[in-house]
Amino acid sequence: MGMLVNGRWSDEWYDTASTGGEFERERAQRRDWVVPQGEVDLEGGDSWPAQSGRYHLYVSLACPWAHRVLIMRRLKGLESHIGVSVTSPLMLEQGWSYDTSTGSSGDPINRVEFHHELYTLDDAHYTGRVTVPVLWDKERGKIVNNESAELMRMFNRAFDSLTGNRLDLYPSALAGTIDELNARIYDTVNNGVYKSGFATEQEVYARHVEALFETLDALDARLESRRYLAGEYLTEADIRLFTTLVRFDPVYFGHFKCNLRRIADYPQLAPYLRELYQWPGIAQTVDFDHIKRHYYGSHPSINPNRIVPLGPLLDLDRPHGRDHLPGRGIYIRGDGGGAQ
Ligand SMILES: N[C@@H](CCC(=O)N[C@@H](CS)C(=O)NCC(=O)O)C(=O)O
Repeated sequence: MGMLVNGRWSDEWYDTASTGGEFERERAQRRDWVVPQGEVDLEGGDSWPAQSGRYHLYVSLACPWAHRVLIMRRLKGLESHIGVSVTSPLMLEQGWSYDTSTGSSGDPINRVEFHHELYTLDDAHYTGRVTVPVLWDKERGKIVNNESAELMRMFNRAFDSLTGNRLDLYPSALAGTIDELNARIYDTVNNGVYKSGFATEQEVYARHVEALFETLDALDARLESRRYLAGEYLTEADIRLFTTLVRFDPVYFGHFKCNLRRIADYPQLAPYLRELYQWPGIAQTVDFDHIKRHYYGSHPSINPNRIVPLGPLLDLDRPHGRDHLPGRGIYIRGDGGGAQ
């Protein structure tokens, strides 16, 4: 685990000593957009046309941020238009790697051994963290964007005229609600588990765990009368919560000490998690082997012996029993009806 400094790899962990024991996530640095063909801004040079086969996604199957983009790629029918390279689950001294002997798919596009090489291909003097996911432009040999929240939005719309897929996980009528949900869930849940698990001061850890469970309790209450977070439609807010919930009991509860309650103990969150897991296409994006080997194997400061626990036993295929709540599937752009 490390970062690039002026294009050179430096093996260093997050410096929590300088931040009072806090883990602080760096802002993603590559923020160009892929847009529908006719909407390219020729002046700005920071938007690129949606084209089949032009872009390639670099992910870890363990990473919740990359996972949410993979789910969008699946739901939006983009698998034959955007290829994927999967890292090894182990993030060691050189960071993410494409070591096929430990579970990576390898990288057929740039043939890099380490993920940081993509960043120096993009900019030989790159300084910053080297993260997944990355969307790569094969035509220009450049990173388009390495912020999963934005990649989700691009995939939701930019390629629709190529795929004919009109599913809309960010319908404009629900945008305000979704943005509000995302803001709280990002801070206290998605990033909250990391802020808890990587804290190096007791008080910092306790503060983040309390905020995390306050939000989980509130979401559980919200889901008692609502099928999905924003109501009757499944939206990106659900996908963003899902990738943390599905890792919670097997990883965050123990490894990150987020252990006031398990997701399995929540009357609403537990069946809600099962419903999302059983959503057509979603279970196929979940890889518990990569998830567990990554976390337990890549953070020697919290699990020095790298032992991967065998449990807990999960039963995400059990019926979810949420059909009594009104649900309309995913919104279809243009005619306002449910899809699945
Ligand atoms: N803002 C980024 C964060 C991505 C991120 O932090 N990914 C983690 C893996 S779960 C990573 O690659 N970390 C490496 C590091 O921080 O050095 C996004 O959401 O796309």
